Amino acid sequence: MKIKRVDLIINPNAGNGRLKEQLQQVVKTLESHFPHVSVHETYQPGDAASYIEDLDNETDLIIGAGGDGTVYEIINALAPLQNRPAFGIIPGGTCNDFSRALGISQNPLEAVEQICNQKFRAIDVGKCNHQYFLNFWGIGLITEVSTNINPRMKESFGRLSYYLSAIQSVNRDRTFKLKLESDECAYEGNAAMVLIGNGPFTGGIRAFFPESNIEDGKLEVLIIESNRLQTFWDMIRAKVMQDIPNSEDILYFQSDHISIETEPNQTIDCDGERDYETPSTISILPRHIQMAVGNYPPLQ
Ligand SMILES: Nc1ncnc2c1ncn2[C@@H]1O[C@H](COP(=O)(O)OP(=O)(O)OP(=O)(O)O)[C@@H](O)[C@H]1O
Repeated sequence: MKIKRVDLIINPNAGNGRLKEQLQQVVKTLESHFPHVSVHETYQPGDAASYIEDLDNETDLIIGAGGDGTVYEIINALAPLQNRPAFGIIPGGTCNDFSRALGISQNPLEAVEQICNQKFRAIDVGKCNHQYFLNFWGIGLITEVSTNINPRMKESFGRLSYYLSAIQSVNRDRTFKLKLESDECAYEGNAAMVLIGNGPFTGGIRAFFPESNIEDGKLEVLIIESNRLQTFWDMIRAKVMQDIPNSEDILYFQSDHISIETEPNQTIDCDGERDYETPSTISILPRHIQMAVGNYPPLQ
């Protein structure tokens, strides 16, 4: 792949403005490797998608500098395109989950150097109805976790705030009726959470799908039937022992096509964004986009 034109889309507010301080150095590094570099700052949600539309396929590489919200907006603008430019991430938010999956450094200046090395891999992209995701799709407990985090909590505790919020949310009896169908598994009954993963990181750590492979054309599916604290300890123990959770409340399998109905309809959390509700059909687009990788695959 010959990269001539690079477009950097930066959310200057991501990570409380930390990224903006490094912008000059980032651009300098890019300009020393690529002949044409343009910078687009976002001012509000939706700007990243508009910039990509305006580029009209006239670019070879889009670099998204920001948090998981910026990455989500960019993948949703790129994935439907016929001729997709490559995509690189400079992490600038709290968790930066997919950049971790790509082995990209959490230091923006190191990340830009890695992108300049031009090591690309064709990466799977998840699709749910008309939405795309790189990292995960979830309903139930996971949406409560992200709803309960307020900006002050995030500022004080960073990544840990996700897990503090999770602990607050378990043991509340909030299950729903779930009908899930796939070639590999069918399930009808109560559930507290369904999590469908592409990337191995959630909330900055390898929490639910530690072994997930982003090039295998498969999604990892996890159904948790009850909100019991014991179930979550079982999961954590399984992670430590590096095996599949062995609990009567947990169902785990891989699939490339899953359909989900719930009663009542559930808010969907897609890579941290909560814009839609079930029912949903979720699938994987194998090796759909070229992405810049660093130390890939990332170490355990
Ligand atoms: N200049 C801006 N001001 C306010 N919001 C913006 C701006 N640019 C983009 N946004 C929107 O802000 C949302 C959050 O941004 P992003 O995830 O990049 O940063 P963050 O919130 O610091 O990261 P994290 O969620 O990982 O903590 C995104 O949906 C994005 O579209």
